[in-house]
Amino acid sequence: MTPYSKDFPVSWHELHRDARALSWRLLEQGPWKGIIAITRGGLVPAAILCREMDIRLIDTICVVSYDSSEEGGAANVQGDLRILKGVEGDGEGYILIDDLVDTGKTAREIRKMLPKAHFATIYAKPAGKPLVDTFITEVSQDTWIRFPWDMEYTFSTPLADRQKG
Ligand SMILES: O=P(O)(O)OC[C@H]1O[C@H](OP(=O)(O)OP(=O)(O)O)[C@H](O)[C@@H]1O
Ligand SMILES: O=c1[nH]c(=O)c2nc[nH]c2[nH]1
Ligand SMILES: [Mg+2]
Repeated sequence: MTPYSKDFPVSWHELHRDARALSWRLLEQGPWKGIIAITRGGLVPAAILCREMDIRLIDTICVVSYDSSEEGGAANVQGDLRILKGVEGDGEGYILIDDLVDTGKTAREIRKMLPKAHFATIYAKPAGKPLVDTFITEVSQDTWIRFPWDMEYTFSTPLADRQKG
């Protein structure tokens, strides 16, 4: 059973608008030394932020959600995350960007690694919201956000026909 009963599709246009709104909010709180994107979801927001905020120093923290049933994979595991590439230092003066916080699992582990970074996301759900310093849009915990890079144009069944099924 999935805990998600609602869909929240986001177009490229909406994502661009929301990422620009986040840039405005973050500009007011600068100056910043650079941006650290949490892969992979943080990469597109990071590209928009660095353009709007005239930031040239972009780094990545590369993570994969860790399945503890995976064989032989104990190296570089922090909580539920496998760290493929970290970042030196405590994050002071840096924006740490991800596309969203949901349960807060990813944010919690990365905040331990970079406790002084300013954690920003475009979208936040209630469980993850307390871990974020700046975000733009809140959606309910039972909503699944659909990002434009995960979607393609396809035929949409008319609502009346869906009811027949
Ligand atoms: O708050 P949480 O419950 O941890 O969920 C949020 C994380 O989940 C998604 O990443 P995902 O692990 O799906 O990987 P991806 O960014 O590589 O697509 C999203 O980009 C966040 O990083
Ligand atoms: O595309 C996504 N949408 C979501 O709502 C979500 N929550 C965790 N990970 C997610 N990925
Ligand atoms: Mg992610």
